[in-house]
Amino acid sequence: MHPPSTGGDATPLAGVKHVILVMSGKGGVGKSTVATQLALGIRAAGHRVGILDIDLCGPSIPRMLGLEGKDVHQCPQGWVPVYADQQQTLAVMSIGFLLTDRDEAVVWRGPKKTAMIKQFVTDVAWQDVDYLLIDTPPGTSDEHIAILESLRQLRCDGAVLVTTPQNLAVGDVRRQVTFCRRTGLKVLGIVENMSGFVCPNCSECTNIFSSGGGEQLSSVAGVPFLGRLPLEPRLAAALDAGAPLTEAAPAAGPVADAVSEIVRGLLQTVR
Ligand SMILES: Nc1ncnc2c1ncn2[C@@H]1O[C@H](COP(=O)(O)OP(=O)(O)OP(=O)(O)O)[C@@H](O)[C@H]1O
Ligand code: SF4
Repeated sequence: MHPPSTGGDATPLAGVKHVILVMSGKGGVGKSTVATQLALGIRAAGHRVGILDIDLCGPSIPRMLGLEGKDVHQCPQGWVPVYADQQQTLAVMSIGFLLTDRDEAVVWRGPKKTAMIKQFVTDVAWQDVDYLLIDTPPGTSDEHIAILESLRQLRCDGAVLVTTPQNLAVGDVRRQVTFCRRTGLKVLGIVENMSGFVCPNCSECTNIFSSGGGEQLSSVAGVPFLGRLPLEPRLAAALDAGAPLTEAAPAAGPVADAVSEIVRGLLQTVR
């Protein structure tokens, strides 16, 4: 790993207006995909966006945005995030930029993870970020406690919870809602991912799992339902390959429609 920062001398998150956590009850439901799509959708709505990837054991944001192998630099205020575009409207910070060995963070114990996350909150020199999305690991772990403790004195608008339509995943989100209530974290809404499959030939969207679980949970739990993101094989291929932003953020089609609806609802809540 790169040498630790000497510590930023600015107020933590000074350049950030809004902070949104992206959480999921279990792994593999597409939390990082949703975080990426939310970031690209909010950017398309004309805002400057940051993504802080605190999934220390499985950082996937650099790969999804084609930024693998990029380096972060130091400035007097701390770490300079990596920009995904020339206009510098999408800034990214991830453990993936700091580790020389990708497996290193996997063996870290709780206190080392906590220290790293605190450093991420205090030492990144975000510049004019309207919305900072924090991609968290699945479940409720050391990383969640650490980020909430670090943000307590600062500001956090709340959390977006990601689920898939099956009952099992929805049950995990129910536990996430309880976690948010206990820790005083506002639930901004639920996103149901992989909700229907977009046919690569005709773009028809067909439900393959039972559907509506996320919506039912949101009404039972009294939290907003932000929308559904379909399973789109071209999106998976683009994100897995680290394709250019134009492919990671389709301009039209079922994914584009879903993302703009979800973002519209989210930005009405957080402004
Ligand atoms: N809506 C979608 N359309 C197509 N592929 C998707 C979609 N959502 C997720 N995927 C694919 O599923 C896989 C897992 O997604 P992702 O890494 O976002 O999940 P995660 O919940 O963040 O995982 P982890 O638990 O490892 O943090 C990836 O290969 C991703 O491309
Ligand atoms: S029309 Fe139906 S079967 Fe034909 S390509 Fe589209 S989804 Fe597949």
